Amino acid sequence: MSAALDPGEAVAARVDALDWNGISAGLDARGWAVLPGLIAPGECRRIAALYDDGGRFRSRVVMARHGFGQGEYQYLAYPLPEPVSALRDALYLHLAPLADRWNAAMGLDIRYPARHADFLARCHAAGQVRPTPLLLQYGPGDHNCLHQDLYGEHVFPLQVAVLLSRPGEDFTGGEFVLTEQRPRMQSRPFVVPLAQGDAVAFAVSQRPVRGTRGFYRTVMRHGVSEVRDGQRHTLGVIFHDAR
Ligand SMILES: O=C(O)CCC(=O)C(=O)O
Ligand SMILES: [Fe+2]
Repeated sequence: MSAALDPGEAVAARVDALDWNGISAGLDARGWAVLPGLIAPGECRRIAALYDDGGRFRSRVVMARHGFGQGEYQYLAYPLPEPVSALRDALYLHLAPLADRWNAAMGLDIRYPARHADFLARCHAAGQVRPTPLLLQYGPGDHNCLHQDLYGEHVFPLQVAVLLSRPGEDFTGGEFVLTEQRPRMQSRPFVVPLAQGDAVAFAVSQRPVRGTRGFYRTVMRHGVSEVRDGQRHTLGVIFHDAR
């Protein structure tokens, strides 16, 4: 067995110490923001090593079989590893007010409870009971096609991905990318600069953009460009559960 994972409190403290005003401003401006140094290097290695611990997961997806790209991922099973569970709860606490604000700006009625457990109860009551946090593993030639992580009627509009490997050392290529489709305009691409342990928070499927006459909605998708060499691991944190 690998070394013990960090306790949840340590992870939650790192989340709480982030500059949430700056992160919210970034999310409002472009639909994504980097959360720098969210996970320490040793913890990144320990979380990535969970990939080979089959007992932690509820299912494995080989992306090429579904036309999702090339590479694979596994959905964690409940109970989630402590740092992942703590990360999900702590991130949600800071993102829920933003999610409410975004929904109000987009003219959507749905609002989010302050605590993640209460939002999960809403998902579970609607039959969305399967956990969505996942670990992804990419080797040379692997990539993740542009997509949206929607798993049922209940959607939390933001999600987070943590880069567990070292760009330039563990792997090359493999950039986290986003596209934003604006009404009657061409799509805008983003490449998100991430170091090991950095996370990116981003819009799951749509976000409000301030126009000259109030807000309009744009459609966002995310993916990963081809990994040229080495191995790349990420942890995906999605706040709604799946049907
Ligand atoms: O591997 C990545 O960086 C992207 C992972 C992803 O698609 C997700 O976390 O939803
Ligand atoms: Fe995704």
